[in-house]
Amino acid sequence: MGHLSLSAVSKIYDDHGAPVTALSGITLDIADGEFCAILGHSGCGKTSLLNMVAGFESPTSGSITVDRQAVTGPGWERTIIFQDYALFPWANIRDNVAFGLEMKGVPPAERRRIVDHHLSLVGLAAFAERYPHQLSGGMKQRVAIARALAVQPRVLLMDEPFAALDDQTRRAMQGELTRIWQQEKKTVVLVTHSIDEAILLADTVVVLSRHPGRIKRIVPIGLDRPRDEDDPAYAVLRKELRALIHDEADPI
Ligand SMILES: Nc1ncnc2c1ncn2[C@@H]1O[C@H](COP(=O)(O)OP(=O)(O)OP(=O)(O)O)[C@@H](O)[C@H]1O
Repeated sequence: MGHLSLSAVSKIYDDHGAPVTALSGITLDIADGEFCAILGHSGCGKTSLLNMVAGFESPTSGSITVDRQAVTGPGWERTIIFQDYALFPWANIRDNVAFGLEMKGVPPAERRRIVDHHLSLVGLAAFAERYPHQLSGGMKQRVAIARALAVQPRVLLMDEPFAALDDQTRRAMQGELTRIWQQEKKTVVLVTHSIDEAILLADTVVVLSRHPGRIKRIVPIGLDRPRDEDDPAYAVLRKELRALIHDEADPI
């Protein structure tokens, strides 16, 4: 299960007494097992949206539910992966992945089994005893994915997870994420400003406008995976998304 629903969600920040409307009237249904990308320029409210789904922030108005249960704060059924990995530098890879399970009170033998499964899933079984500083950026992000999945969330949230990686590693990680998602079939919400990343990964791309952030268009991708950038249908989608995003660029 992992049906995520946002109903008329708005977020207004107080910037030293002046209201800043980051998001307005976001209504969105993401089905169980769907991979949804939220695409938009910097400042359109992508992170605000993800933080509200994660339960780090509350909507100013509207509601968010997972499987009809209201989101009122952080919870294990929703885990988040950040651009900067957010690994614990003092803990080895095994203990990083085990962290949530330990917090949940999962007994040690079961914990070990789950951690081993997830380290294999992300291709890091041989690195369990290493520490984060001994790993490359791509490997650190694999650890973060394993840690987020180990607690068996219903919804996996990703905030520009590959933005800090070089081009080649980013491409490899996008392929890895597709493979892992096809195996685990979680509901995923991925925030990105990359049109290609959205087309390569998602079932559905939600394009946000800005000032304030509103849903401009929901674009179903509908291409077989793994996706081929040379496919003419890919080029059509890229053109459509480019036009939608271009409209939102700040005038220079
Ligand atoms: N805590 C806050 N207080 C005041 N304004 C905020 C706060 N957080 C975000 N904002 C404003 O809300 C708007 C949306 O910000 P948000 O970070 O959600 O956008 P974003 O699309 O994720 O941007 P980026 O891609 O640059 O991370 C921006 O105008 C931002 O300045």
